Amino acid sequence: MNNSPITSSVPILEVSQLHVSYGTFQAVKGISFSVSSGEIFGLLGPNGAGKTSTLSAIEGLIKPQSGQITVAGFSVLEKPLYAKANMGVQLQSTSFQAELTITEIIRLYSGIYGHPLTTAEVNAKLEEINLADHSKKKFGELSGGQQQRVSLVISTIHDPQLVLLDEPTTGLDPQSRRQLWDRIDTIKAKGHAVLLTTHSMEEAEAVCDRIAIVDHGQLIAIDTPEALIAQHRNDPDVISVSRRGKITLEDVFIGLTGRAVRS
Ligand SMILES: Nc1ncnc2c1ncn2[C@@H]1O[C@H](COP(=O)(O)OP(=O)(O)OP(=O)(O)O)[C@@H](O)[C@H]1O
Repeated sequence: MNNSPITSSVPILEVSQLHVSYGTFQAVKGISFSVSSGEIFGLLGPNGAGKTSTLSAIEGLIKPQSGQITVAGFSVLEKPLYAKANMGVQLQSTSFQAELTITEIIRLYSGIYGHPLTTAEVNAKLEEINLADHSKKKFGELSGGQQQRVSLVISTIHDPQLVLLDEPTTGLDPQSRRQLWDRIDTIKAKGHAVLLTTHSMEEAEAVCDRIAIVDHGQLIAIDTPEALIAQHRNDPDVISVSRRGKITLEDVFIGLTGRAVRS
């Protein structure tokens, strides 16, 4: 799925020397990377590495201590409305009103995003995510995976150039996960960019064109999954954690970040 070439190298997202602190605790310590048009970029890291903090700074939810972030050329700090108009964020299911039907929710958010949808367009969106039969169900009555599908469709209503997905497939069954990967590929095919976080190395290998591994708030590796495996396949730390003789991305990840479970 990640074999197609990156068609263009126009940077949609640029993060430069990002520092995020909570009080005196430094969660992100000078992270820099860019994501290009038509690229699916994965941010990987152990629990507490600083992935969500990085995403939150890009989304403008937290103010970085220092650093620059631009989305489609607009500074998130100086032109937040322009930057936000060019990004789609998959909201957590708890962000939605459980008592509204999914039709009402999609209609509501399409208005909020400034792209009001007609009834036919809302129905088409529900068809797309195989929930047309549930159009009158309340959001709170959907399963976790169904709620996640609604959330993704809402995040892309305004056809943003950058889509941010924080662990988008957690809790999804294999069918729903494949469907979400297909939807991510569709976003890529339009020349848009996707930044996602995941703890699934299988997902990173299957979906991402490039990945960055973050640990203790710092970026410790960045490349294509294939190149990372090739670069580290002979590292003793990587070989020592490999389980079946074949070096995987997970072996490289654990080799680079260590076996210790994070607090
Ligand atoms: N609001 C906050 N106040 C204080 N510390 C915070 C806050 N949010 C995050 N942190 C801390 O910052 C660090 C980075 O957290 P962050 O949520 O960015 O990690 P993550 O890589 O997304 O982890 P996970 O994989 O567990 O979701 C952690 O040590 C966390 O405890």
